[in-house]
Amino acid sequence: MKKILVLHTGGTIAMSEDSATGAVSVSQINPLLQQSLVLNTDTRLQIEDIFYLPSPHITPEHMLTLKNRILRGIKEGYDGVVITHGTDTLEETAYFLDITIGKKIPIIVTGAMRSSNELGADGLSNYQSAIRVASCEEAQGKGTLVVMNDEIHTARYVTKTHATNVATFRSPTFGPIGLVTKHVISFYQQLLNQNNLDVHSADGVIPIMKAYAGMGDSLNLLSNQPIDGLVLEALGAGNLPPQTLPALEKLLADNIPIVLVSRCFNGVAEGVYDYEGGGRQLKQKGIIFCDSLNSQKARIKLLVALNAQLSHSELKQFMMNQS
Ligand SMILES: NC(=O)C[C@H](N)C(=O)O
Repeated sequence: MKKILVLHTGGTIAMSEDSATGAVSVSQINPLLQQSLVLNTDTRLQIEDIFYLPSPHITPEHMLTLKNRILRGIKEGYDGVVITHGTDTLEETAYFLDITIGKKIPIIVTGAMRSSNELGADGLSNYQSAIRVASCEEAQGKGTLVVMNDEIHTARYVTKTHATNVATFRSPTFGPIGLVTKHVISFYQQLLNQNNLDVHSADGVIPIMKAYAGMGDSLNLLSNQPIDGLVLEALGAGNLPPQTLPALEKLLADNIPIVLVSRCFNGVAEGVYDYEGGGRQLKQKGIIFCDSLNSQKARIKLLVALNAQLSHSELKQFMMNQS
């Protein structure tokens, strides 16, 4: 028999729609607690309503609370964990759990794009699929996965790509690693090894700045507030307008880690171009290229690295490693 720890955190999956106004909001009681699932009788669920929040209200503090509950759950002997979560920041929570807990236990994160009483509500079926994946042998050793719309994605690569469509979660460049069908759970890709790093805090000011044509010296705005790190969503293969350089050089001189990803939906950033602001020169200046993460996940990774008190060279190594 599989013992699964279910942690509900809120989000649309736990909300309902007011049929008169169309407004979607949290209901008195989490609707997932009132609906019945079709499950293998060999699965026992321990269900906890750990938060009841829309996911834009989720912070790294909440992620830390989830992580600590899961680590306790491992000691309590659970075989897997299912987390229901709002979809807006689901990928950040999933990635945080992936890099802090690693592959100790399957952690399956799911949500819904339509609230519980809307036509075509997807919550219950996503929830059921997540429990099936958490209970299956093949999910062991794969870390945190996101199960939505019959697909299985890694926490590392998955991202929300559509504001409202139920097929919103995608893994650009790499694709899903598995499928949930009526009778089976199938995995089709082998995963990279990854480094994980447990932390006991998740503090720090780490803004994300997106590059755009004509951004000029707008990074100077950062000089008004002390920051602990910076994530840049650079252009193309990892380039920036030259007017951004003085602000970046000042931050580097102050030993503030600057991590760069591409703002492109597919592909990875690398130091190729040797012109002012080109990726090759940015890399030579000490900007850390973070391979194949999007900016919101690079930010979570940098937050974890800073809270683990890594030295500058360890931090660089950790950020550049494919985990
Ligand atoms: N579909 C959703 O769950 C979106 C909602 N705004 C949330 O993230 O809580």
